[in-house]
Amino acid sequence: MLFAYMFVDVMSPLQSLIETQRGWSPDAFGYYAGAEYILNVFGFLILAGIILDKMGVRFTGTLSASLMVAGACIKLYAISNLFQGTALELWLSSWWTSMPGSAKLAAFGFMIFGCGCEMAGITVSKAIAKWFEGKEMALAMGLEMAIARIGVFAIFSISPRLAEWISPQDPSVVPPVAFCTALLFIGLISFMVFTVMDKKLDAQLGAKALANDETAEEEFKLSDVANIFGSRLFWIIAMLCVLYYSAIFPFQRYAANMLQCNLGIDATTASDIFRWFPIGAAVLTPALGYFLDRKGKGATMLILGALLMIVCHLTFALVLPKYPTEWLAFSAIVLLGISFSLVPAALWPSVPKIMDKRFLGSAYSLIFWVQNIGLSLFPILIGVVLTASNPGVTDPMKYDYTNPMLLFASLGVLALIFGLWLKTLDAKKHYGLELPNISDDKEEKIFEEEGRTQE
Ligand SMILES: NCCCC[C@H](N)C(=O)NCC(=O)O
Repeated sequence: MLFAYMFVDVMSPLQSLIETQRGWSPDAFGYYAGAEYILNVFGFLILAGIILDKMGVRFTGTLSASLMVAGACIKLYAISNLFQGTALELWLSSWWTSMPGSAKLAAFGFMIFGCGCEMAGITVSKAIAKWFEGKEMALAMGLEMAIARIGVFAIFSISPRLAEWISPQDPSVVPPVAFCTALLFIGLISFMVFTVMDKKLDAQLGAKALANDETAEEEFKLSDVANIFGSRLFWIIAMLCVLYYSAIFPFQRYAANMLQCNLGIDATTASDIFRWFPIGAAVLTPALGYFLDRKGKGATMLILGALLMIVCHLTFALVLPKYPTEWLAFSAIVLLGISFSLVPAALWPSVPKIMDKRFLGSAYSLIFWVQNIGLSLFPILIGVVLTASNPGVTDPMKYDYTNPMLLFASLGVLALIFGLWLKTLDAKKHYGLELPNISDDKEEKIFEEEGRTQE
């Protein structure tokens, strides 16, 4: 997941460079960014859930990592000089001319990659559930997300520097994308090593018992989909998820350019400010997972996270253009990082509390599916709003980001409403969203199992 998240954002700090180098307008960049989720939205993610439940973690993980490598190679070719001037490039550039041929092929590669990435996401969640069953699952999920966030931090630091690495006078998007493609290949090999370990775990647990468990509890059935879609709680969680994440991941794509435009700084300085967003989340998410395991307050964390996000996006929309200082941008970025720890740390471990255990695998895959609809549409919408709000602006350093940022803030307001609704329902119906995952006697048991005594 570390390398996957690095690949997702490798181009984010290079928006102005790809615009100058390959002629991608903001909406072409938006279409390219949204492409990651298109095939998932058109049903691949549901299929991925079926494949995962039928074929298991090892097969699905290897397949998803291979898809990521294949998609990355296509994207690398699309943005490289090798592709320029080929018959395919000329043909792709000849229709829908506002989207250059390189952007179309890169978007296609990103679609394949996106299938692998989301499939890997549900596979990793299932693998964590398997490896940490009855233990500190929220902490384990928090650590997994923290590692992914470190990837985003790393790529925002490395990408602009790699772009200038070969030729500082003539930077190029190719070295950073090539670097991340190589990392994905290493990721595939790492997953193959994990499959050997996972086989050993199965042998220890008794493969037969495990297989029976999986079939009994997690097999994807069409009737489960109907049950999940009929659940009001599923929709509240899914809406909160799609609204919140649509104001985070698409924002991440435009953040560096937004900071450049507001502060008049170069891409490297903008990335150096923005990279504290994922690193803040990386530090705090496992800590909050630990807190949630022991103290609870999941619904409150969701509300607080949405509130912080609204404050930050409003700051970027209304305050930063008037007071363009790096410390203000930095403070808002750090605050957004705190928000991005609160919501994921509380959201994903809350799902098992409100969904029947039998539906859990399908529930995660369907929440990802709803989320992917937002993640595919919002980068496009933001690109369109940005272009429409800046008629005649051709310099990628001169965009006015007020309207896109207000749109992100309004998503936060809607997410907050769903968070409040969830907390109210929880107070009435006692789903246990505010309760800890590990009760005192469970905790004692873990300590006993580990051969320690609790004071
Ligand atoms: N491709 C990056 C987006 C990942 C979306 C994924 N479905 C997800 O929600 N992951 C959990 C997280 O908090 O990153």
